[in-house]
Amino acid sequence: MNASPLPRPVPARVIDGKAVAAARTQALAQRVAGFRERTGVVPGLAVVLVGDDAASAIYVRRKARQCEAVGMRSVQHVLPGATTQAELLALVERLNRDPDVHGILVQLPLPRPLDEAAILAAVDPDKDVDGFHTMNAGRLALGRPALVPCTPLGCLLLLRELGVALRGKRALVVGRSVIVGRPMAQLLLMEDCTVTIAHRHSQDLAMLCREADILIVAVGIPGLIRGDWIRPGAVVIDVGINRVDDGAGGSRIVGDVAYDEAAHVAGAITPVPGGVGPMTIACLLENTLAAAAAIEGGAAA
Ligand SMILES: NC(=O)C1=CN([C@@H]2O[C@H](COP(=O)(O)OP(=O)(O)OC[C@H]3O[C@@H](n4cnc5c(N)ncnc54)[C@H](OP(=O)(O)O)[C@@H]3O)[C@@H](O)[C@H]2O)C=CC1
Ligand SMILES: Nc1nc(=O)c2c([nH]1)NC[C@@H]1CN(c3ccc(C(=O)N[C@@H](CCC(=O)O)C(=O)O)cc3)C=[N+]21
Repeated sequence: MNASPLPRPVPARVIDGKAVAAARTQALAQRVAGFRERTGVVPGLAVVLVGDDAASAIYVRRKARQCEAVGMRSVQHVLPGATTQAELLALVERLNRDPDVHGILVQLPLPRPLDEAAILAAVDPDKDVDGFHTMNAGRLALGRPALVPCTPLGCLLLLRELGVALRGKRALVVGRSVIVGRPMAQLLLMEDCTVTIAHRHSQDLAMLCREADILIVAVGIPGLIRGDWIRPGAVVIDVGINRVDDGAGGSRIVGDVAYDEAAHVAGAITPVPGGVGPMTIACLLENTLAAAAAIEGGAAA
């Protein structure tokens, strides 16, 4: 017998989000310099952090540092965990009126009992660099996007970077949050993908995954998506950020996809860390320049 050999699994292309983000950030610094020269305006981002969550504090500092590195101004407002709704609203309204502030980001989740939806609704839609305001979510849903949420935008830019044609492809978005899943689905629809959205109640998630040419996972469960759920050659974008025990008394960050399994089946895959996360921050900075340009009436390019 002379059985033909099974095709050897080809290792997936690893999508280096960190490198793509770094290149975009470098290009952005040039654009910011040009904008400052033309308008005399320094784009300003205000980041609001309520409470003392250590991970959020590190992340907010990272944003501020990168903001300054590209020549924009960044102001941080760190409020105590016991801040009231009225106090937080008053700060947002002050930032809405502040001509030096072009972008406002209220770090989520907010501690209880603060009303997240009411706070997000209070942000001036023109300064809403997270793209979470109803006005911006609505514009995106109508296919006329203005400020687009940073994480899904970062995922789309990574797909574009790969150079794969999106038109007509079957895309599955696992997760339907306002921050990631829903806007991600809207963006893929605008790219002419055939979009499916899965969530907690979806039946036979494995089968849905196996049909997807493009698989975007934003759930928050480490290793939820197994290697044999992935369509051979599919593009896998792992948004999940989960801190897990590293078995040596410490911890490490992993995504929602069982990476080692998936990397033998997928055509391309984002690592965690170093995939979507850095793109989120790069897009936040780009949104801030875009907001400043729209407010000041100058071109962002
Ligand atoms: N890399 C980055 O830049 C960012 C990473 N993240 C990370 O992405 C992940 C998701 O974040 P976020 O969208 O804010 O999370 P949310 O908790 O807001 O949403 C999670 C979604 O996953 C769905 N879900 C939960 N369990 C299952 C399941 N077993 N099967 C299918 N779907 C399920 C939920 O469904 P239902 O709606 O039915 O409850 C929900 O829609 C987290 O790990 C987060 O840390 C988030 C933002 C940015
Ligand atoms: N208003 C608001 N807007 C947000 O965009 C927002 C938010 N609130 N709350 C929290 C989530 C989470 N999020 C991340 C952004 C970057 C990384 C990131 O840079 N990750 C790196 C480092 C990971 C690590 O080592 O900690 C990486 O994946 O390589 C992660 C997570 C934005 N969020």
